[in-house]
Amino acid sequence: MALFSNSPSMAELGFRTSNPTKHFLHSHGFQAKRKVPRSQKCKISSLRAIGSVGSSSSRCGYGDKLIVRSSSVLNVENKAVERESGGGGGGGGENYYDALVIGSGIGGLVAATQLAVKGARVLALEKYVIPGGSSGFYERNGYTFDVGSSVMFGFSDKGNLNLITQALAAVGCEMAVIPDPTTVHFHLPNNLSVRVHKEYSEFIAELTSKFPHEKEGILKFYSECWKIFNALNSLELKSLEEPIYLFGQFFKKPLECLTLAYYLPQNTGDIARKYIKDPQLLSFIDAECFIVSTVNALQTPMINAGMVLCDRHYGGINYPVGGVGGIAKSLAKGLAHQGSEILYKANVTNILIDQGRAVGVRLSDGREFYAKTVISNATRWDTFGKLLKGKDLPKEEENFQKAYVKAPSFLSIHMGVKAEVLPPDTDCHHFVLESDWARLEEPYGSIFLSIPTVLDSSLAPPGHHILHIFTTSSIEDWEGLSRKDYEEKKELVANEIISRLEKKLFPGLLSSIDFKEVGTPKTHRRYLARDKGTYGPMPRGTPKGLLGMPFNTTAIDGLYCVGDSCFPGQGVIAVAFSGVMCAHRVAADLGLEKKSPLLDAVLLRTLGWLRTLA
Ligand SMILES: NC(=O)c1ccc[n+]([C@@H]2O[C@H](COP(=O)([O-])OP(=O)(O)OC[C@H]3O[C@@H](n4cnc5c(N)ncnc54)[C@H](O)[C@@H]3O)[C@@H](O)[C@H]2O)c1
Ligand SMILES: CC(C)=CCC/C(C)=C/C=C/C(C)=C/C=C/C(C)=C/C=C/C=C(C)/C=C/C=C(C)/C=C/C=C(\C)CCC=C(C)C
Repeated sequence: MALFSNSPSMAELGFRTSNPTKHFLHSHGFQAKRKVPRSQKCKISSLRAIGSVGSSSSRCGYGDKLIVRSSSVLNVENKAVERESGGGGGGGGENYYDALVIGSGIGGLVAATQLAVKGARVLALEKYVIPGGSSGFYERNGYTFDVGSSVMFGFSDKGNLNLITQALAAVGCEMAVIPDPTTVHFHLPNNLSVRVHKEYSEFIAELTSKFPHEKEGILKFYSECWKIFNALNSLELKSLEEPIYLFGQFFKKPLECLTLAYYLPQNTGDIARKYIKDPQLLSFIDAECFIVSTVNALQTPMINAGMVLCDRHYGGINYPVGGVGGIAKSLAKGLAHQGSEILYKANVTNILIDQGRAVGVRLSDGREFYAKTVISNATRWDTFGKLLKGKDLPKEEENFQKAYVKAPSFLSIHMGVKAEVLPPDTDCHHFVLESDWARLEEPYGSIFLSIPTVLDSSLAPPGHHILHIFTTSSIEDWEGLSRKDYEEKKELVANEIISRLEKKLFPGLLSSIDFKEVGTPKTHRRYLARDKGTYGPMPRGTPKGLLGMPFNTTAIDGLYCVGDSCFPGQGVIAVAFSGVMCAHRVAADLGLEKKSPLLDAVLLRTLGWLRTLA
C-alpha cells in the first residue's frame, strides 16, 4: 500500500473549502521587487471560524491552477526539447535560468518563490507529481490526508516570524486558517496530562497546577524562551550569510542580535536545569523538545525551543482550511504567476559541475537544464552522496556528517474513523507516552496523533474523522522482508500502535476504522526521496546549540542547499526560514541584492571557522 498516489489526476483534484467567516489578512509580505498584479493574486479559499465547519465553496477554484501548471509543464518540456536540439544551454538564452531548484518541499518552494519575486527566472524540478514533499497531501475514499505536517507554526497574522504567511503573501497568496486552541495535549507517564493552551497564562496555570513546587522555575524557564522569541521577532529575517544585512541588523538592533548570539551555542536542557529540579518536570521539557526535534532537551538548540515554545502562544498554531497541502499548491501557483516554472516527474540524478562550479542538472530521463545557480532541497546526505556522486565529500560536509546523523523515519498510519469514537472536545494534536519516560526516544516508544478534522471537518466524509498516527521507526526494521512479510509486519505493528491508543484514549477505536493505510520508512524514502526516509538531521552527541548547523552556501561554487539539513533544522517553519535565507544569499550572488565580495569573504570564512567549534 502506498502512502501517496502516483496518479496525477488524483493530485489535480482540488480540495473542498468552506464558508467564509474569518480572514487572516497577511500584512507582513516581503519587500517584493516585482509587485504581483491584482488580477494575478491567488486567493486560496474562503475562511471559517473555529469549529464552524460548513459546506464547501471555493473563491479560487483549482481549475485555473490546473491550467497554469499544465501549461508551464508543457512550456518547460518544449524548452528542454529546444536545448536537446542545440538551443540555449550554459551559454544563456530562453533555456538558461537564474536558478534551478531541485525539489519542491516547503524549503525549495520558499527559496524559488522568494527568488522569483526578486526578479530571478527559476525552474523548480520535482520528482513527484505534486509539490510539497512532506508537506504534501493525498486523497483516498473521500478523505484528504496531510502527508506529514499538521502542526503549523509561523502561520499567523502578526509579527516577523509568521514565515509561512509571509511566503504566501510574497507571491500574492493568502490562505484561510483555523486557529487551534490547543497546540498539543500531552498524555505522559504517571498519568501526567498537560494541554498546551494557546493562551500562555492558561498553559502556565495548568503546568504549575501539576508542579506547584516548581512554579518559579517554570516561569523563569519559559521567560527565557520569550527573551529569544522577542529578539527573533524584532528582526527582519534574511540571510545570516550576507554581511551587509547582518551588520545592518546588529546596527539597528544590537541588544537583540547579541541576545541571539549569546543563545546560539546553547541547548534547552542546560537552561531548564538552571531553574528546574523536579525530574518529572525536566522529562516534560524533554517531551516538549522531542516533538519538534526528535531529541531530548539537552540536545535541542535553545533558539529553536524559544521559537516554537513561544510562537504557539504568540501567533498560535493555525491550520489551513482544506489541509496543509494547500500551502505548497499555493506557492507553486504563485511561482508560476511570477513567470517562473515548476516541472513535475522530474527526477534529478546529477548536479552538473563545470570547472568546479555547479552549472546545471541532469534528470533520470537524460534531459539537462542549465542555470547560473543550483539550489538543492534534497537533504545534504542525498545532495552530496547521490547527486554529486563520484566527487570527494567537501570538508564542510564531512564536518556536518560528523556532527549530525539522520534522525529515524516514521511509521505513519492514516485512518478514517467513525466520528462517535472521539469524545466531545477532543483536541486536535496528542502526544502519548504511556508509562516509562525512558522510552521517549525509542523506536515506537511514543505516539504522535493528529486529528485535523477536529478543526476542519471537510477533510473527511460526513460523520467521520481523520486520525494521522505516527511514531519513530528506522528503515533497518523494514528491509530484507518478502512482500508478504512486509505487509504482515505493517499490519501487526500498526495494530499494536492503534491498540495502545484505544487503551489510553479512545475505547472502541479498532472497531471504528473505516479506512486505514500504513506507510513505513521505506514509503517515506520512496516518495520523499530522503535517504533512509529520514525525518531530518539530529545531533550525534551534545551539539553547541545551532552553531554547527550549515547555512545555505556549500563548498561548491554556484551550489546551495535548502531545507531541514540546513540552519535552523527540522520543521516546516524552519525550512521556510531556510528558504528565505537561501533566496537572499543567491539573489546577492546573482546581483539582485546588494553584495560586498570583500565582506562576503570575511563573513563566510568566519562562519566556517565558528562551525568548527561546534
Ligand atoms: N510539522 C509536522 O508535523 C511535520 C511532519 C513532517 C515533516 N515536517 C517537516 O518538513 C520538513 C522537510 O521540508 P523540506 O523542504 O526540507 O523537504 P521535503 O522532504 O518536504 O521536500 C523535498 C522535496 O524534494 C523532492 N526531491 C528530493 N530529491 C529530488 C530529486 N533528486 N529530484 C527531484 N526532486 C527531488 C522530493 O520529492 C520532495 O518533494 C522536515 O524537516 C519536517 O520537519 C513537519
Ligand atoms: C551569525 C552569527 C554568528 C551571529 C548572529 C546572531 C544572530 C543575529 C542570530 C540570528 C539568528 C536567527 C535569526 C535565528 C532564527 C531561527 C529560527 C527562525 C528558528 C526556527 C526554528 C523552528 C523550528 C525548529 C520549528 C520546528 C517545528 C517542528 C519540527 C514541528 C514539528 C511538529 C510535529 C512533528 C508535530 C507534532 C505532532 C503532534 C504532537 C501530533
